[in-house]
Amino acid sequence: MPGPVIIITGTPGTGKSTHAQLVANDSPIPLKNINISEYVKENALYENYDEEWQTYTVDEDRLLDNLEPLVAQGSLILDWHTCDVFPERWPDLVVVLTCNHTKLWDRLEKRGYPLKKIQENNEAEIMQVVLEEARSSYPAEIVVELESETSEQLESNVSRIIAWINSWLENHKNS
Ligand SMILES: Nc1ncnc2c1ncn2[C@@H]1O[C@H](COP(=O)(O)OP(=O)(O)O)[C@@H](O)[C@H]1O
Repeated sequence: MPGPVIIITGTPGTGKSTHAQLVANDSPIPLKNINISEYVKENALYENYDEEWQTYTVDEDRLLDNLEPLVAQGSLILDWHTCDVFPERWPDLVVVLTCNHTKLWDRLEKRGYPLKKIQENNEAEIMQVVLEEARSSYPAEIVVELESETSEQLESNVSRIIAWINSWLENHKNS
């Protein structure tokens, strides 16, 4: 039986990749962990590279076509800073990570982002852009907001997601 499809989303720097890796490591079943930014680069699923913003313009149609067979197989984590491009039928759980914007600023500065990119992400986090996106794209019962500011929160978030996976498997064991 295929396992669930989990989207982990949030503004860049909120901790998606860190969470996704730990969830994949601790999961009771093997989960394929796809960092969409890396996947886009590796498979050249972009239209161009924007020098000014230091970001790829993703070819969303090709991205979705590429992901569709993987999603059909299930047992998947999709890690990306946006989520509303993914069809409503895809995820079983959408985790939105959030972080205090001052802390986020420090994380993005350490990452060497250009100032305007830090500012843009900082404002997006304050305005809860990704959270709103998730809430308007998926049923409320599958969207969960988790704060990701401390290592204790990281640990408890991962435990919660693992508990959710166990419960999902229990509920789907005959399907
Ligand atoms: N809950 C947390 N507590 C402490 N540090 C964190 C937490 N979540 C992420 N970090 C740190 O913040 C940085 C960005 O995390 P990362 O997982 O790369 O974010 P994203 O994938 O969302 O861009 C990393 O240095 C990571 O170790």
